[in-house]
Amino acid sequence: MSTDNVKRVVDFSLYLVTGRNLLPHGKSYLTCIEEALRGGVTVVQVREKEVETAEFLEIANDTIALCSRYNVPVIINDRIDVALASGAAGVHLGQSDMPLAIVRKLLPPSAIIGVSCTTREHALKAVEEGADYVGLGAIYATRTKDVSAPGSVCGIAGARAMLGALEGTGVKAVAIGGVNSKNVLRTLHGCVSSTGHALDGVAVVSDIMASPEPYATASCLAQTFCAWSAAVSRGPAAFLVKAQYTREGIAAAAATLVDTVRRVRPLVHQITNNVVKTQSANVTLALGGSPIMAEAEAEQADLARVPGGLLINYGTVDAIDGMLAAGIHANQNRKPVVFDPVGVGATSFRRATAAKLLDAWQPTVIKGNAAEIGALADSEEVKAQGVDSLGGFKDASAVVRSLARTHRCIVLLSGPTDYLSDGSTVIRLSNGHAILGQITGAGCVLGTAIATYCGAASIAASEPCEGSLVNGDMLLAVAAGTLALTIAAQRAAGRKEVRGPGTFLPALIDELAMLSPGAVLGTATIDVETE
Ligand SMILES: Cc1ncc(COP(=O)(O)OP(=O)(O)O)c(N)n1
Ligand SMILES: Cc1nc(C(=O)O)sc1CCOP(=O)(O)O
Repeated sequence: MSTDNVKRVVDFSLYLVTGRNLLPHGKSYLTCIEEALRGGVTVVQVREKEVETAEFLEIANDTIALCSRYNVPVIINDRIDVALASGAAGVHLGQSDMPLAIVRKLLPPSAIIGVSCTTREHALKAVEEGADYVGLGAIYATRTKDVSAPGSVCGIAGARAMLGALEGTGVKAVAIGGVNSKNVLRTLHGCVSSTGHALDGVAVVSDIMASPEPYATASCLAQTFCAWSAAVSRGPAAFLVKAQYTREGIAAAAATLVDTVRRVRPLVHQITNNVVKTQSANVTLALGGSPIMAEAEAEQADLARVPGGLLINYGTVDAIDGMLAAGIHANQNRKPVVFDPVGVGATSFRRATAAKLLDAWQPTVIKGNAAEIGALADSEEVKAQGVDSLGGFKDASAVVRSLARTHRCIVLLSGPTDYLSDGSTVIRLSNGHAILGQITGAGCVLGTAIATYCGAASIAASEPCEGSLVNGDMLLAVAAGTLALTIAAQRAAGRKEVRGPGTFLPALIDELAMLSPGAVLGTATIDVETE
């Protein structure tokens, strides 16, 4: 181990933890590591669980000799003696390994010491004890290590909480456990604290060690990290397209999107409740999209490859496996995901299901009524009655802004005035008609309209951004979808043949089909609040 007093600055962006048992047949350990180094691995941890000390030391020495040619530091898992004897850059400690304070005394001042953390308390303790970096995990289920004990998987939400505790401390953080080239962008995007503190890297074992092409896998992970960092460096709310929103600009964009939807005809994949399926498909068609209501888990990968939008409305809370798979595949294909957590505050089962879905995939938009948004925001202010809300928020703008920051997505609070935010700007839309409250599924078809517009906006986006989970300005798309539905509702309610909710519904479908950019421009009631 280097006896310098100066600690080297480590790039944690792509952290390879070794696992020789995972190597594909015919691939040698050092060949795999070298290919991974050429692909962009920036730190290597030697993790050996089943070897005697002499063999561990030999593997460590070989790994260090190879990595030094790429100027990449090597960390030793658990074993302080092996770290000292091999001259490795540092050690990685688990919660039940030797206490950090003692390890610090045993190792030279230049040693890099990392600690595994699963809870916020672990993270705070690691900071207090002077860790250089932490491994946050397990983020997802993994076959590489037994994480079946309760509390071993922290999930995206747990990692976010830990990152909040690390902000301003200088302690670096990597996410570990089930992270791979398919979910890395979603992981990086999701693991950002509500104040904007993000991961410094990702740690992977099987994705690289078991790959027949470690170079290609490491390159993909490294490039995704780079693209994401570039997107993040554009601002604290990097999940959004930073723009100065004005009333006129929003109305003009919404008007343009009316025609865009009809031109690009997005596939609007909906996993929605039984009460509103036909209605939702008709709304999609009337707007100019192409609906598909498909909920079997086995078909989600194929459907996600078709550009468009995905709506997950868990109204009757079935088809959960389909919902899990649909969102994961949509994220992998960078398709917008609109989540409508119907009645989330009504039962603990609904709350747990929402948490499970939100850990598995990243929503682009969360939409809900006051009770649903309140339940997700852990607010007691608005009570639920089944799937309906009783009352509203004193400061609705603050609620949507804060929830958007927590979940790194657009949040829409629907009601007589609709509030939507990307965590920074809040847009208030005041179109619509009271009769919407007399038909079933008015909120559900609003989700459909939003998924249709988000799908179209992502297809039509002129400036693809590789580091972002979705292309296009989703705040504008949500505003446009909301305006399309509420303005059509206003026009339908004003028709002379409409005498009540029964005659309103077909008139609404007609008005959606006839909606013109001019009607949106002339009718939209928009207010914008910037911070
Ligand atoms: C970067 C990183 N994070 C977490 C771990 C897990 O370490 P530990 O808790 O000591 O468990 P084992 O790896 O020893 O099974 C890690 N190794 N690296
Ligand atoms: C070594 C390790 N530590 C974990 C933790 O949660 O602390 S999960 C894990 C294994 C990660 O392997 P893979 O990238 O193959 O999922």
